[in-house]
This record gives sequence, structure tokens and C-alpha cells, in this order.
Amino acid sequence: MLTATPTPGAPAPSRPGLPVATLARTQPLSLKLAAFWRECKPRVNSLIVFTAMIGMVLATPTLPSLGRFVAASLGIALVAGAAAAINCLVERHIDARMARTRGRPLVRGEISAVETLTLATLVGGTGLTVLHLWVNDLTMWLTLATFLGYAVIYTVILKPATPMNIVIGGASGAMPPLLGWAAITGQVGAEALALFLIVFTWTPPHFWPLACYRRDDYARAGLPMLPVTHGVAHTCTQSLVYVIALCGVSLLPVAIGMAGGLYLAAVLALDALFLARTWQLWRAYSDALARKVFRTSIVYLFGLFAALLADHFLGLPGAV
Ligand code: HEM
Ligand SMILES: CC(C)=CCC/C(C)=C/CC/C(C)=C/COP(=O)(O)OP(=O)(O)O
Repeated sequence: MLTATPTPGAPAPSRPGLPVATLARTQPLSLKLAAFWRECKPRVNSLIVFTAMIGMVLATPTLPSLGRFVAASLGIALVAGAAAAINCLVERHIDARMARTRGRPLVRGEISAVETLTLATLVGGTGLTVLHLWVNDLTMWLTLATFLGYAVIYTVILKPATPMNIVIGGASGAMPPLLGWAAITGQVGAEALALFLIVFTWTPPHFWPLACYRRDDYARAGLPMLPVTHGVAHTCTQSLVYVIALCGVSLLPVAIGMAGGLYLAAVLALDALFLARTWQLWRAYSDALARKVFRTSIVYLFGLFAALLADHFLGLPGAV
């Protein structure tokens, strides 16, 4: 619970002079809802939902039913948003100590812990209900497991305990394309596992460059991220190993016949870009380059899934 005593290093609350707990009580509902929206981490979750949507489109040789597609996207988005909000709730004292996260709504007193919990329960519960009523129970259970994997196993247990937090916790972030596949087919096939493996292998070199240039933040917050516990050089070596593995894993869709030449051409270019940047970082680390590698990771994953989509549409009957 945030109290009237300011957390050392935390920013001033959104209205100076008022303690954060009092502030949260005096905010109008519209501002609280806007604060909750930010707690749902809409930018990160837009890519998460995008990968789930591609999983749905790839799961059928034609096009998925529009109703099922919309219901599954909505259900997954709502549960992912609730998971992000619970992450903000659990980590509010840590967030107050890090420059990157100290502007978050709970830290600034724009919303209270109880309101965050209430809204997250409502939103997450609605998401699971949508999946139960209009998608299928397999997707609902797998989405619930993903929620628990991120909000509890990663956030509460692994993140404060081990520098390998991201490798194990990354399994939750890799689930959405598999959830999309399960939403359309009612099962989990080899193709869904290939998509899972791509995001799973991508996650460490997505996160570690950011953890490198934010290492002082993580050290101040007392979180055992790899650059804090093992240094930047070791983290860059690990990132390079994962990107090399990713170059292999990214070819799985071609190897199992779920994607063709267009995807192959695009993914080879993306692999070359990600590998070159991660290699440069390994050779000569700088914070500026680490920022660039982090941004490249996002371009990489978005580009890979967009290429899968384009390749799929090219293969549809009637396409040139
Ligand atoms: C457990 C695994 C993951 C961790 C620890 C992680 C960590 C992070 C962190 C710390 C940021 C910076 C957020 C900020 O600036 O506040 C970030 C940004 C981002 N992440 Fe991840 N991430 C993970 C998985 C994923 C996955 C699976 C996706 C998408 C499929 C993703 C997509 C993004 C995007 C799009 C951004 C940029 C957001 C922006 O520009 O504001 N992340 N990630
Ligand atoms: C369907 C469903 C439940 C999906 C959840 C998907 C999922 C696991 C997303 C994780 C991505 C994410 C926001 C990481 C932030 O990590 P962090 O908490 O270490 O970052 P922070 O320091 O910015 O809070």
C-alpha cells in the first residue's frame, strides 16, 4: 500500500502536496480509467495481440470466422491487459525506484491498489468469459495459465529471485500465437509450437539489451537482472547465443511447410539485421547501440509475423 511517506527517489505525485494515497481517492473516474489503461501496457500488448491474431489466421487454410477472430482477440487482449495491471500492482514499490517506471499510475497516485485489483479482476474475468462463451475452453484455460505464468510465476517468484527470470518467464510472452492457433483449431499443433518457440527464443535478446542500458535502474531496484549479476559483456554474449539460435528456429515454419518463399526471404533479411546488430553490441558495447538493438528486436518480431501473414495470403486460392 502506498502511504503518505514518499518512496526515496520516487517522483512527486501528480498533484504536489497531496500524499499518493489521498490523491488516488480524489481523482475523477475518467482519469482513473485512463490510468488503468496505461497499467494495461497497451503498446507492449498490441504486439502480443498481433502475434495471437497471426496465429489465428495461420491456423486455417482459408480465413478464420470473423466472430471467432474478434472474440478471441478481445478475450486475449483483456486477459493480457489484466496481467500487465497485476504486474504494475505487485511491482509498485520497485517501479517507484526505477527511472523508466516511476511515472506509472500507481506510483503517482493516479489510481489506488484496490482499484487496480478490482479493475484487473473485472477485465481479466470478462476476457476469460468471452473465451469460454465464444471461443473454446482449451483457449480459456491456456490463457489463464499464461496469465498466472506472467502475473504470478514471473512477476512474483522468478523476477526477484534469479537472472534467468526472463528465460523461464518468457514462456508466457511466447504463448499468444499458440493461443490464437488453439482458438481456431481447438488444439495445439506443431505449427503452433513453432510460433511459440520463435517468440520464446526471441525474448531474451529482446529484453537483455534493454536491461543492459537500464542496469543502474535494475541494480537500484534490487532486481537480479543478468547485466547486474553477471555484467554487460556476459549478457551480450548470451544475447548473441540466443539470436544465433533464433536464426535457426525462425526457419521452422519453412521446414514444416507452414510458410514459403516470401517468408523465407523476409526472415533471412530480419535474421541478418538482428544478428548483425547483436554482434556489433557484443564486439563493442555502448548504451546507444543497446537501445538500437532493443528497437531492432521489436522490428524483428513485428516483421517476422507480418511476413508470415503476407506469405499465408499469397498462398490462398485466387492469390497471384
Ligand atoms: C517476459 C518477457 C518480456 C519481458 C521481460 C519484456 C520486457 C520489456 C520491457 C522492460 C520493455 C520496456 C517497456 C517500457 O518502456 O516501459 C518492453 C517493451 C516492449 N516489449 Fe517486451 N518483454 C517481454 C516480452 C515481450 C513480448 C512477448 C512482446 C511481444 C510479442 C513484447 C513486446 C514489446 C514491445 C512492442 C515493447 C515496446 C513498447 C513501447 O515502445 O512502449 N515484449 N519489453
Ligand atoms: C494472454 C496473456 C496473459 C499474455 C501475457 C503476455 C505476457 C507474458 C507479456 C509479457 C510482456 C511484458 C509486458 C513484459 C514486461 O516485463 P516486466 O514486467 O519485467 O516489465 P516492467 O519492468 O516494464 O514491468
